[in-house]
Amino acid sequence: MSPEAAESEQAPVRRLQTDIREKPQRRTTKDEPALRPSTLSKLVVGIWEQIFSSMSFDISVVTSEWRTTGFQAHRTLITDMGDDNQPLTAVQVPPATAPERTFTRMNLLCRKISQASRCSRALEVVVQASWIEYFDRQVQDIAKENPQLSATKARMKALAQACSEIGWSEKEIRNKMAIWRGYKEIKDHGGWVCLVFAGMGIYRFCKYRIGFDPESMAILRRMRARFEVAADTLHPYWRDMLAIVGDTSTRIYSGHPHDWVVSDQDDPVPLKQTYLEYDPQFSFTHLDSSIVDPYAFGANDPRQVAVVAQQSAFTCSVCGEKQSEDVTESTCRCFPNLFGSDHLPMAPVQIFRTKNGRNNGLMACCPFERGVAIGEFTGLITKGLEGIDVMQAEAEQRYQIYQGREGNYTRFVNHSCRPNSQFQRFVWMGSQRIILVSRGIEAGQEITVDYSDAYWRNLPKTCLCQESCCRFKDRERGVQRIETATASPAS
Ligand SMILES: C[S@@+](CC[C@H](N)C(=O)[O-])C[C@H]1O[C@@H](n2cnc3c(N)ncnc32)[C@H](O)[C@@H]1O
Repeated sequence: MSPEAAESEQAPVRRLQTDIREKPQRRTTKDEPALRPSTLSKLVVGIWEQIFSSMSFDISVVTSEWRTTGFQAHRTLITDMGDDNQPLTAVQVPPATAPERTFTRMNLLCRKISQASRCSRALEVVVQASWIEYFDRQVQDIAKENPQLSATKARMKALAQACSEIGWSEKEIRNKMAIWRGYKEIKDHGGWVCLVFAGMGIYRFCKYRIGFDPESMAILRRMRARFEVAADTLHPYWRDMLAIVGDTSTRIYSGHPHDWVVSDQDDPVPLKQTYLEYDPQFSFTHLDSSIVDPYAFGANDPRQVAVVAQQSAFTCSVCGEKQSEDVTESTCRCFPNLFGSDHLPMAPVQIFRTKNGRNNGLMACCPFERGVAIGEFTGLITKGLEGIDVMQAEAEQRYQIYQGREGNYTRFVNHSCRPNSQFQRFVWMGSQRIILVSRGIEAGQEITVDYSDAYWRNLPKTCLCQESCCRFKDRERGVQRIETATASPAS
């Protein structure tokens, strides 16, 4: 019997509860940031932001952009603006249509052009880092062929060749080389992934070289696999860009970004592998939204609440503004990254291996300002479960959200007696949702909530949050005894 099942036979239900306090109001955090507040931190956050953005890092976008550079006349514009599967092609401007349609076309054009220019920028940096390698090799070859030349002279000779072939002055090339050498160093430690997703931040980091030291390079070396997990799973074709410098590396990590558990010391491991020891049948399906258990509620969704609704529009009970699935209609800005125009394909978080026996946890890759939603607590909407972890909730009727077999990354949030986030109830268009809301989280910090006294009362374990204010580190004897007997892992 798995420890989880053994636990369920003995233990009463452990309920996660939403926080009754108000949504945390925004203010700056005083917590110690996990990454130093230097330019390296900015570079790293910039890389995460691009990896988790909705930008497409697909070489076909760039090649189509090159096709558009041959504009003939000012009346030439770009077609296929409304179709992501079509390459950009330069043709005559089509006749003007209705203003809304024109604005939509311009929005789509803007998106395509930004994607194309980010891909071009990524290619540029990749080529420039690679150029340094070729330059160094050329200097060596010249020195070998001309043993009478000093190292400086061999360098000067290679530089002169570059000036004449590229068509830039020596000063220009020297200035650029200093920055390009920085790109190469970053690539040598953090991998190509850093260059492809760094955006403009990498130029500033290499130009001003603040915090550009062995310690920073060691941080990048440790983060490389984490970047690659996210990049490979969210942008499966990003490595195609490397073909431009003859690199043929292929995708290493497939599946869902949260099918991988990352760590600073070890290679990423499949999520399933981290639970097999406790539950050989472990499986987890990643959900974008909750599923209502038909055996528990039939066709009814127990999250429905009586709200003021006019046709398809709802009034937010928090801000009093209009809620609508149409982002141009909706004026509720309570959680725009979940229910609005700021919606991202994936929250910038990763599942990581904790170092002190709590199995896995959830890590913030980017900062989450106080009051911002990290994600919705999704899972199976059901009732009547006993002895296992469930979120207890109540709208017009009581229900539970069970994340044992399906759900999202909120399932991996550990408890802390000094948490940096909390669960909050929120009604979106007449349906109650449980939202994980930040109290101010820095990039690189573990995301934690307070599971509540009621949860810990029934958990036969000692709290490992390591906070000085920890309420459950010295559990009474009975609890400690159960812990030894079941040796239960994370549920
Ligand atoms: C919802 S899960 C959180 C993710 C879990 N760590 C995992 O790897 O699946 C809750 C379980 O994590 C473990 N856990 C969470 N916070 C903890 C803490 N502060 N101290 C000890 N164990 C903790 C307990 O086993 C708990 O039952």
